[in-house]
Amino acid sequence: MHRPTLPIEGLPAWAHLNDVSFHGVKVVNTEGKGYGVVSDTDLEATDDTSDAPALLTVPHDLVLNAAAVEEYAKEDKNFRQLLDAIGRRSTRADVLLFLLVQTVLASRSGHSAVGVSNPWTEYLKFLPETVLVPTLWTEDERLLLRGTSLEAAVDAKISALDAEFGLVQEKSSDIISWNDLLWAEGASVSFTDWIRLDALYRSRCLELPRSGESMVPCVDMLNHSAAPSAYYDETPKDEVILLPRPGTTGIPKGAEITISYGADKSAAEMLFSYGFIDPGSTADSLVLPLAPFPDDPLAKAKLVAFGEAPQIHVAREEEEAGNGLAAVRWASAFAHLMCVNEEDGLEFRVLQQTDGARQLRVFWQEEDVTDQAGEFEALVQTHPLAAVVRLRVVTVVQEALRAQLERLGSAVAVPAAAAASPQQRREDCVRAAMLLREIETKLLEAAVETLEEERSSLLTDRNVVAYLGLTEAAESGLAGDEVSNEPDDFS
Ligand SMILES: C[S@@+](CC[C@H](N)C(=O)[O-])C[C@H]1O[C@@H](n2cnc3c(N)ncnc32)[C@H](O)[C@@H]1O
Repeated sequence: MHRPTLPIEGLPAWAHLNDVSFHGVKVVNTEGKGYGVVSDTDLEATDDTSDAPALLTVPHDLVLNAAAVEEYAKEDKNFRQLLDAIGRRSTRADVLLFLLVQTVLASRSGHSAVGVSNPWTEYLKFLPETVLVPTLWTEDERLLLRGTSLEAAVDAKISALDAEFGLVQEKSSDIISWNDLLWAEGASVSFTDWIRLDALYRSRCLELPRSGESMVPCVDMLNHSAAPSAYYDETPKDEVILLPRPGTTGIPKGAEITISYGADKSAAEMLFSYGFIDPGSTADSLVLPLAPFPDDPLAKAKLVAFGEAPQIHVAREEEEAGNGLAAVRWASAFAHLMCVNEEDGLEFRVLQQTDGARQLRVFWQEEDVTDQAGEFEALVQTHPLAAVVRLRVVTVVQEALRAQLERLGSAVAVPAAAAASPQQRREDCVRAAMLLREIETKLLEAAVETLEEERSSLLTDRNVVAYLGLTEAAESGLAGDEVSNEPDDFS
């Protein structure tokens, strides 16, 4: 689908028409970051921003979120039909549907029997054509993510977008007027268009203190910085305003005004959502998927009872002032459930309820812990073999992180050697992927080391030594005189 664009020089006229006011700031093209907001005059330093004039004020009726889409549906009965058929699953899904319709309307101005134009129809024309988030990277560029925490996440996202697009296509095709507009008249909307809209939403939505997850025109022109000079807020009238940060030491004319997209986002999250990594302001953390043991007969029941995607979280703590040491923490609630079995006191029972429905219940040491399936780390604490279970968990997590490191290490050369046409990889994608690889390699190495320290310490624990001794004796008894020196298989 061709999305018409307008030069950014036209934005002040659109803003004037829609009661958006700029106060000493303007939107311009910035070096390497697309559009950005710069000061149009010397802005004075201020400690108290409560009486400072807002740099930007956006009326509430321009804020785009689930409530706004619902309002729009009241004015447009055709859109309401579409929203009834597909919408109301999440704010994101509703806004994406709205954006799809508005984009199609913008590309077919005046030729459609359905859809009502509104300020967003025109505003969308000011937005950049693409964002460098990995869902929009070429397959060749995505090879650069192999071994990073984004490898599985991006694949999963593309599959989810595919399913979502299929649903939109199927449900809207049943409505003749929408079938004509979206698919039949030149069959213009493609899967890539849907990925683009998702990327546009992800990279431009923000969390408003009162209105929640929303898109806000013009405020979405602000770039991110580790040392932001401004922040957004909502007034009692629900207008969205941009204010200088308290303590900002004046903003000279021409300087870029920035906000923070969130200080606790990891490099992978920044790349995934915004298409760039600012090493100065990313949390040193990552999240990896964790697969249950393939030969565990309880694996399926454990997954169902856990109820979430099993993961390992790794994060470097803030450096303690002065000592130069930043410890690495890890956590995996599923690994603790994964590492207990029937002989430890875990049991699954399928209970029939009074209405005939069957329900899976989890028992630990004869106690029903169905609601605590994610809390086995704590539940196991009082078990006589707590240290043994912990050793299994530490071993499992360490193995998973080692395997990831190996993939990360061996994959570095793969894309460069295997690429048929490396020159087609965009420089920004290569730079971001390499930075992510470097950040995640360092973090994984530190985590493996931390786990090794805990493992060594657990191997000297009295209960662990006794347990391993018994296991070894049992094994050597079964295997005749052979003595095993490999007490490390705790799976
Ligand atoms: C909310 S929009 C900001 C306006 C955007 N620059 C534009 O052209 O419309 C977010 C996008 O801006 C870009 N961006 C923001 N901050 C950046 C930064 N510090 N470095 C590089 N790109 C940045 C990224 O492409 C991001 O997805």
